[in-house]
Amino acid sequence: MNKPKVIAYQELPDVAVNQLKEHVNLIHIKNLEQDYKTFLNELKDSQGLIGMGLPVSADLLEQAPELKIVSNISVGYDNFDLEEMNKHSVMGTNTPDVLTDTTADAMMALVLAAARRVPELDRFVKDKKWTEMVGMEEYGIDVHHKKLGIIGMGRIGAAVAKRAHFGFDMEILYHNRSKKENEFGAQYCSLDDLLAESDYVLLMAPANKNTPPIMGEKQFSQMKESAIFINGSRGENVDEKALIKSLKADQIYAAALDVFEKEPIQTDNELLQLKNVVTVPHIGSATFETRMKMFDLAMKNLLQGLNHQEPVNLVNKEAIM
Ligand SMILES: NC(=O)C1=CN([C@@H]2O[C@H](COP(=O)(O)OP(=O)(O)OC[C@H]3O[C@@H](n4cnc5c(N)ncnc54)[C@H](OP(=O)(O)O)[C@@H]3O)[C@@H](O)[C@H]2O)C=CC1
Ligand SMILES: O=CC(=O)O
Repeated sequence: MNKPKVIAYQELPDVAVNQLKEHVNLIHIKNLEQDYKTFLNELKDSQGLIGMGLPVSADLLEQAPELKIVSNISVGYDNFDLEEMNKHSVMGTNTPDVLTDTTADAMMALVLAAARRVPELDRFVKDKKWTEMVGMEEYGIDVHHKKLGIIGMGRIGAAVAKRAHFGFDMEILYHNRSKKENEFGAQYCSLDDLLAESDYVLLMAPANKNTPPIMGEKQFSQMKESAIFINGSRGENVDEKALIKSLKADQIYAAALDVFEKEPIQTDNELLQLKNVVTVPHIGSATFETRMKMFDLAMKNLLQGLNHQEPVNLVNKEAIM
Protein backbone atom coordinates (compact mmCIF):
# COMPACT_ATOMS: atom_id res chain seq x y z
CA MET A 1 0.00 0.00 0.00
CA ASN A 2 1.23 3.49 -0.87
CA LYS A 3 2.23 5.58 2.09
CA PRO A 4 0.36 8.91 2.36
CA LYS A 5 2.34 11.96 1.29
CA VAL A 6 3.06 14.46 4.05
CA ILE A 7 4.94 17.75 4.04
CA ALA A 8 6.83 18.72 7.20
CA TYR A 9 7.22 22.44 6.60
CA GLN A 10 9.84 23.31 9.21
CA GLU A 11 13.16 21.98 10.42
CA LEU A 12 12.69 18.88 12.60
CA PRO A 13 15.25 16.82 14.53
CA ASP A 14 16.58 13.72 12.75
CA VAL A 15 14.88 11.38 15.19
CA ALA A 16 11.53 12.96 14.34
CA VAL A 17 12.19 12.82 10.59
CA ASN A 18 13.10 9.12 10.82
CA GLN A 19 9.98 8.31 12.81
CA LEU A 20 7.79 10.08 10.28
CA LYS A 21 9.47 8.32 7.37
CA GLU A 22 8.44 4.95 8.80
CA HIS A 23 4.81 5.86 8.25
CA VAL A 24 4.58 8.42 5.46
CA ASN A 25 6.18 9.51 2.24
CA LEU A 26 7.84 12.57 3.79
CA ILE A 27 8.73 15.78 2.02
CA HIS A 28 10.83 17.76 4.46
CA ILE A 29 10.96 21.48 3.74
CA LYS A 30 13.31 23.06 6.23
CA ASN A 31 12.99 26.67 5.14
CA LEU A 32 9.48 27.41 3.95
CA GLU A 33 10.16 30.98 2.88
CA GLN A 34 13.11 29.94 0.76
CA ASP A 35 11.46 26.82 -0.69
CA TYR A 36 7.89 28.07 -1.06
CA LYS A 37 7.69 27.13 -4.74
CA THR A 38 8.67 23.52 -3.98
CA PHE A 39 6.16 23.52 -1.12
CA LEU A 40 3.32 24.61 -3.43
CA ASN A 41 4.31 22.05 -5.98
CA GLU A 42 4.34 19.21 -3.43
CA LEU A 43 1.11 20.43 -1.87
CA LYS A 44 -0.88 19.49 -4.98
CA ASP A 45 -0.95 15.78 -4.08
CA SER A 46 -0.21 15.80 -0.33
CA GLN A 47 -2.58 14.33 2.23
CA GLY A 48 -0.99 15.80 5.34
CA LEU A 49 0.90 18.82 6.66
CA ILE A 50 2.84 19.00 9.92
CA GLY A 51 4.59 22.01 11.43
CA MET A 52 4.07 25.23 13.34
CA GLY A 53 2.09 28.29 12.32
CA LEU A 54 1.49 27.94 8.57
CA PRO A 55 -1.60 30.01 7.69
CA VAL A 56 -4.15 27.51 6.39
CA SER A 57 -6.26 29.79 4.23
CA ALA A 58 -8.86 29.34 1.49
CA ASP A 59 -6.13 30.01 -1.04
CA LEU A 60 -3.84 27.28 0.35
CA LEU A 61 -6.70 24.79 0.56
CA GLU A 62 -7.62 25.44 -3.09
CA GLN A 63 -4.12 24.29 -3.99
CA ALA A 64 -4.31 21.13 -1.88
CA PRO A 65 -7.19 19.03 -3.25
CA GLU A 66 -6.04 15.81 -1.52
CA LEU A 67 -5.32 17.35 1.89
CA LYS A 68 -6.95 15.54 4.85
CA ILE A 69 -5.19 16.89 7.92
CA VAL A 70 -3.02 19.75 9.13
CA SER A 71 -1.23 18.80 12.34
CA ASN A 72 0.05 21.80 14.30
CA ILE A 73 3.09 21.33 16.54
CA SER A 74 1.60 23.99 18.82
CA VAL A 75 -1.38 24.41 21.11
CA GLY A 76 -2.44 27.64 19.40
CA TYR A 77 -4.33 27.12 16.16
CA ASP A 78 -5.05 30.70 15.16
CA ASN A 79 -3.26 29.84 11.88
CA PHE A 80 -6.32 27.78 10.87
CA ASP A 81 -9.19 29.28 8.91
CA LEU A 82 -11.58 26.78 10.44
CA GLU A 83 -14.57 27.74 8.32
CA GLU A 84 -12.61 27.07 5.12
CA MET A 85 -11.06 23.89 6.52
CA ASN A 86 -14.53 22.59 7.38
CA LYS A 87 -15.75 23.41 3.86
CA HIS A 88 -12.86 21.38 2.44
CA SER A 89 -13.24 18.59 5.05
CA VAL A 90 -9.69 19.19 6.25
CA MET A 91 -9.01 18.29 9.88
CA GLY A 92 -6.88 20.50 12.13
CA THR A 93 -5.12 19.31 15.27
CA ASN A 94 -3.00 20.90 18.03
CA THR A 95 -0.79 19.83 20.95
CA PRO A 96 -2.38 20.91 24.27
CA ASP A 97 -1.18 19.97 27.78
CA VAL A 98 2.31 18.66 26.94
CA LEU A 99 3.68 22.24 26.81
CA THR A 100 1.70 23.77 29.66
CA ASP A 101 4.33 23.58 32.42
CA THR A 102 7.23 24.56 30.17
CA THR A 103 5.36 27.61 28.89
CA ALA A 104 4.33 28.57 32.42
CA ASP A 105 8.00 28.37 33.49
CA ALA A 106 8.90 30.69 30.61
CA MET A 107 6.23 33.20 31.71
CA MET A 108 7.65 33.27 35.25
CA ALA A 109 11.09 33.81 33.73
CA LEU A 110 9.73 36.84 31.87
CA VAL A 111 8.06 38.23 34.99
CA LEU A 112 11.32 37.95 36.93
CA ALA A 113 13.52 39.17 34.08
CA ALA A 114 11.49 42.35 33.65
CA ALA A 115 11.00 43.04 37.36
CA ARG A 116 14.66 42.50 38.27
CA ARG A 117 15.93 43.87 34.94
CA VAL A 118 18.01 40.74 34.32
CA PRO A 119 18.89 41.23 30.60
CA GLU A 120 19.64 44.93 31.07
CA LEU A 121 21.90 44.35 34.07
CA ASP A 122 23.60 41.40 32.40
CA ARG A 123 24.56 43.81 29.62
CA PHE A 124 25.65 46.37 32.25
CA VAL A 125 28.12 43.90 33.76
CA LYS A 126 29.41 42.64 30.41
CA ASP A 127 29.82 46.23 29.17
CA LYS A 128 32.17 46.69 32.17
CA LYS A 129 29.96 49.35 33.75
CA TRP A 130 29.94 47.64 37.17
CA THR A 131 32.60 49.77 38.79
CA GLU A 132 31.03 50.37 42.23
CA MET A 133 28.18 49.04 44.38
CA VAL A 134 24.90 49.38 42.48
CA GLY A 135 22.60 52.24 43.42
CA MET A 136 18.99 53.21 42.82
CA GLU A 137 19.61 53.44 39.08
CA GLU A 138 19.92 49.65 39.02
CA TYR A 139 17.13 48.71 41.45
CA GLY A 140 14.23 46.58 40.25
CA ILE A 141 10.83 45.92 41.78
CA ASP A 142 9.52 43.04 43.88
CA VAL A 143 7.57 40.12 42.50
CA HIS A 144 6.66 38.28 45.70
CA HIS A 145 3.43 39.30 47.49
CA LYS A 146 2.34 41.39 44.50
CA LYS A 147 -0.86 41.08 42.44
CA LEU A 148 -0.76 39.10 39.18
CA GLY A 149 -3.64 39.61 36.73
CA ILE A 150 -4.02 36.83 34.16
CA ILE A 151 -6.05 37.49 31.02
CA GLY A 152 -6.85 34.00 29.70
CA MET A 153 -6.89 31.65 32.68
CA GLY A 154 -6.80 28.37 30.75
CA ARG A 155 -4.28 25.53 31.03
CA ILE A 156 -1.19 27.75 30.87
CA GLY A 157 -2.71 30.66 32.79
CA ALA A 158 -3.59 28.29 35.65
CA ALA A 159 -0.08 26.78 35.66
CA VAL A 160 1.39 30.29 35.97
CA ALA A 161 -1.13 31.10 38.74
CA LYS A 162 0.01 27.98 40.65
CA ARG A 163 3.68 29.00 40.44
CA ALA A 164 2.94 32.61 41.35
CA HIS A 165 0.63 31.76 44.23
CA PHE A 166 2.57 28.94 45.89
CA GLY A 167 6.07 30.01 44.90
CA PHE A 168 5.87 33.77 45.17
CA ASP A 169 2.90 34.37 47.51
CA MET A 170 1.22 36.40 44.80
CA GLU A 171 -2.45 37.30 44.81
CA ILE A 172 -4.11 36.23 41.55
CA LEU A 173 -6.81 38.05 39.59
CA TYR A 174 -8.05 36.65 36.31
CA HIS A 175 -10.30 37.52 33.43
CA ASN A 176 -11.80 35.09 30.92
CA ARG A 177 -14.89 35.43 28.78
CA SER A 178 -16.54 32.98 31.20
CA LYS A 179 -15.94 32.55 34.93
CA LYS A 180 -14.37 29.24 35.90
CA GLU A 181 -13.70 27.24 39.06
CA ASN A 182 -11.72 29.27 41.54
CA GLU A 183 -8.14 27.96 41.57
CA PHE A 184 -5.35 29.03 43.94
CA GLY A 185 -7.69 31.60 45.47
CA ALA A 186 -7.79 33.39 42.13
CA GLN A 187 -10.42 36.11 41.91
CA TYR A 188 -12.45 36.51 38.74
CA CYS A 189 -12.89 40.13 37.70
CA SER A 190 -13.67 42.37 34.77
CA LEU A 191 -10.84 43.31 32.43
CA ASP A 192 -11.14 46.93 33.63
CA ASP A 193 -10.67 45.93 37.29
CA LEU A 194 -7.83 43.53 36.47
CA LEU A 195 -5.92 46.23 34.59
CA ALA A 196 -6.46 48.85 37.29
CA GLU A 197 -5.42 46.61 40.19
CA SER A 198 -2.65 44.32 38.94
CA ASP A 199 1.08 44.84 39.45
CA TYR A 200 1.75 42.29 36.68
CA VAL A 201 -0.60 41.71 33.75
CA LEU A 202 -0.04 38.45 31.87
CA LEU A 203 -1.84 37.95 28.56
CA MET A 204 -2.36 34.24 27.85
CA ALA A 205 -5.57 34.13 25.76
CA PRO A 206 -5.66 32.70 22.22
CA ALA A 207 -5.67 35.13 19.29
CA ASN A 208 -8.99 35.79 17.64
CA LYS A 209 -8.94 37.28 14.14
CA ASN A 210 -12.56 38.42 14.45
CA THR A 211 -12.07 40.71 17.44
CA PRO A 212 -9.85 43.77 18.02
CA PRO A 213 -6.62 43.28 20.02
CA ILE A 214 -7.32 42.65 23.71
CA MET A 215 -4.68 45.23 24.71
CA GLY A 216 -4.92 48.64 23.01
CA GLU A 217 -4.36 52.27 23.96
CA LYS A 218 -7.30 52.35 26.39
CA GLN A 219 -6.24 49.14 28.17
CA PHE A 220 -2.61 50.23 28.61
CA SER A 221 -3.80 53.57 30.01
CA GLN A 222 -5.82 51.68 32.62
CA MET A 223 -2.74 49.92 34.01
CA LYS A 224 -0.75 51.19 37.00
CA GLU A 225 2.36 53.25 36.24
CA SER A 226 4.35 50.72 38.27
CA ALA A 227 2.90 47.68 36.45
CA ILE A 228 4.62 45.24 34.11
CA PHE A 229 2.91 43.79 31.03
CA ILE A 230 3.82 40.28 29.85
CA ASN A 231 2.60 38.80 26.57
CA GLY A 232 2.96 35.03 26.12
CA SER A 233 -0.03 34.54 23.84
CA ARG A 234 0.08 35.98 20.31
CA GLY A 235 1.30 39.31 18.93
CA GLU A 236 -2.12 39.92 17.35
CA ASN A 237 -3.60 40.29 20.84
CA VAL A 238 -1.71 43.55 21.35
CA ASP A 239 -1.73 46.86 19.50
CA GLU A 240 2.07 47.18 19.43
CA LYS A 241 2.02 50.89 18.59
CA ALA A 242 -0.13 51.53 21.67
CA LEU A 243 2.22 49.45 23.82
CA ILE A 244 5.26 51.40 22.57
CA LYS A 245 3.47 54.68 23.23
CA SER A 246 2.59 53.74 26.79
CA LEU A 247 6.14 52.49 27.52
CA LYS A 248 7.69 55.67 26.14
CA ALA A 249 5.29 57.83 28.14
CA ASP A 250 6.11 55.84 31.33
CA GLN A 251 2.43 54.95 31.56
CA ILE A 252 3.59 51.46 32.52
CA TYR A 253 6.90 50.40 34.08
CA ALA A 254 8.04 47.67 31.69
CA ALA A 255 7.04 44.89 29.31
CA ALA A 256 8.28 41.35 28.70
CA LEU A 257 7.35 39.88 25.34
CA ASP A 258 7.64 36.41 23.85
CA VAL A 259 5.38 37.13 20.88
CA PHE A 260 5.09 39.97 18.36
CA GLU A 261 2.81 41.32 15.64
CA LYS A 262 5.37 40.23 13.06
CA GLU A 263 7.64 37.23 13.73
CA PRO A 264 10.58 37.14 13.46
CA ILE A 265 10.47 40.73 14.73
CA GLN A 266 11.42 43.46 12.23
CA THR A 267 14.87 44.83 13.05
CA ASP A 268 13.53 48.40 13.04
CA ASN A 269 10.78 47.65 15.57
CA GLU A 270 10.95 50.41 18.19
CA LEU A 271 10.44 47.87 20.97
CA LEU A 272 14.04 46.82 20.43
CA GLN A 273 15.27 50.27 21.41
CA LEU A 274 13.44 50.50 24.71
CA LYS A 275 15.42 49.72 27.86
CA ASN A 276 12.36 48.68 29.82
CA VAL A 277 11.36 45.92 27.37
CA VAL A 278 12.53 42.31 27.61
CA THR A 279 12.25 40.44 24.32
CA VAL A 280 12.62 36.73 23.59
CA PRO A 281 11.97 34.95 20.25
CA HIS A 282 8.69 33.03 20.86
CA ILE A 283 10.31 30.43 23.13
CA GLY A 284 7.44 29.64 25.51
CA SER A 285 7.55 25.90 24.81
CA ALA A 286 11.06 25.72 23.38
CA THR A 287 12.90 23.14 25.49
CA PHE A 288 14.32 19.90 24.11
CA GLU A 289 12.03 17.75 26.25
CA THR A 290 8.83 19.60 25.52
CA ARG A 291 9.38 20.10 21.80
CA MET A 292 9.88 16.31 21.47
CA LYS A 293 6.63 15.67 23.35
CA MET A 294 4.85 18.17 21.09
CA PHE A 295 6.27 16.49 18.04
CA ASP A 296 5.21 13.01 19.26
CA LEU A 297 1.68 14.22 19.90
CA ALA A 298 1.49 16.02 16.55
CA MET A 299 2.68 12.86 14.79
CA LYS A 300 0.08 10.78 16.63
CA ASN A 301 -2.66 13.21 15.56
CA LEU A 302 -1.39 13.20 11.99
CA LEU A 303 -1.28 9.42 11.68
CA GLN A 304 -4.69 8.97 13.29
CA GLY A 305 -6.19 11.41 10.79
CA LEU A 306 -4.50 9.75 7.83
CA ASN A 307 -5.69 6.33 9.07
CA HIS A 308 -9.35 7.41 9.14
CA GLN A 309 -9.49 7.66 12.93
CA GLU A 310 -10.58 10.75 14.83
CA PRO A 311 -7.35 12.44 16.02
CA VAL A 312 -7.14 12.82 19.77
CA ASN A 313 -6.65 16.59 19.48
CA LEU A 314 -9.00 17.37 16.62
CA VAL A 315 -10.07 21.03 16.89
CA ASN A 316 -12.75 20.98 14.15
CA LYS A 317 -15.09 18.00 14.43
CA GLU A 318 -17.23 19.73 11.79
CA ALA A 319 -14.66 18.72 9.17
CA ILE A 320 -15.58 15.03 9.60
CA MET A 321 -19.32 15.38 10.12
N1 LIG B 1 4.48 31.82 23.70
C1 LIG B 1 4.41 30.53 23.45
O1 LIG B 1 5.38 29.89 23.08
C2 LIG B 1 3.10 29.85 23.63
C3 LIG B 1 1.94 30.52 23.46
N2 LIG B 1 0.73 29.90 23.63
C4 LIG B 1 -0.50 30.69 23.50
O2 LIG B 1 -1.27 30.54 24.68
C5 LIG B 1 -2.63 30.32 24.36
C6 LIG B 1 -3.32 29.62 25.50
O3 LIG B 1 -2.95 28.26 25.61
P1 LIG B 1 -3.70 27.30 26.65
O4 LIG B 1 -3.66 27.88 28.01
O5 LIG B 1 -3.23 25.94 26.43
O6 LIG B 1 -5.20 27.45 26.08
P2 LIG B 1 -6.58 27.28 26.86
O7 LIG B 1 -7.60 27.11 25.78
O8 LIG B 1 -6.46 26.25 27.92
O9 LIG B 1 -6.78 28.68 27.57
C7 LIG B 1 -7.17 29.84 26.95
C8 LIG B 1 -7.99 30.64 27.95
O10 LIG B 1 -8.19 31.94 27.42
C9 LIG B 1 -9.53 32.34 27.70
N3 LIG B 1 -9.92 33.32 26.68
C10 LIG B 1 -10.19 33.11 25.37
N4 LIG B 1 -10.45 34.28 24.76
C11 LIG B 1 -10.35 35.24 25.70
C12 LIG B 1 -10.51 36.64 25.68
N5 LIG B 1 -10.84 37.29 24.57
N6 LIG B 1 -10.32 37.32 26.83
C13 LIG B 1 -10.00 36.67 27.98
N7 LIG B 1 -9.83 35.33 28.06
C14 LIG B 1 -10.00 34.63 26.93
C15 LIG B 1 -10.33 31.05 27.64
O11 LIG B 1 -11.48 31.11 28.47
P3 LIG B 1 -12.90 31.63 27.88
O12 LIG B 1 -13.19 30.79 26.68
O13 LIG B 1 -13.86 31.44 29.01
O14 LIG B 1 -12.70 33.07 27.56
C16 LIG B 1 -9.35 30.05 28.23
O15 LIG B 1 -9.52 29.91 29.61
C17 LIG B 1 -2.53 29.54 23.03
O16 LIG B 1 -3.73 29.66 22.29
C18 LIG B 1 -1.36 30.21 22.34
O17 LIG B 1 -1.82 31.34 21.62
C19 LIG B 1 0.68 28.60 24.00
C20 LIG B 1 1.82 27.87 24.17
C21 LIG B 1 3.14 28.42 23.99
O1 LIG C 1 3.00 29.39 20.52
C1 LIG C 1 3.04 28.22 20.70
C2 LIG C 1 1.90 27.38 20.79
O2 LIG C 1 2.09 26.19 21.12
O3 LIG C 1 0.78 27.84 20.53
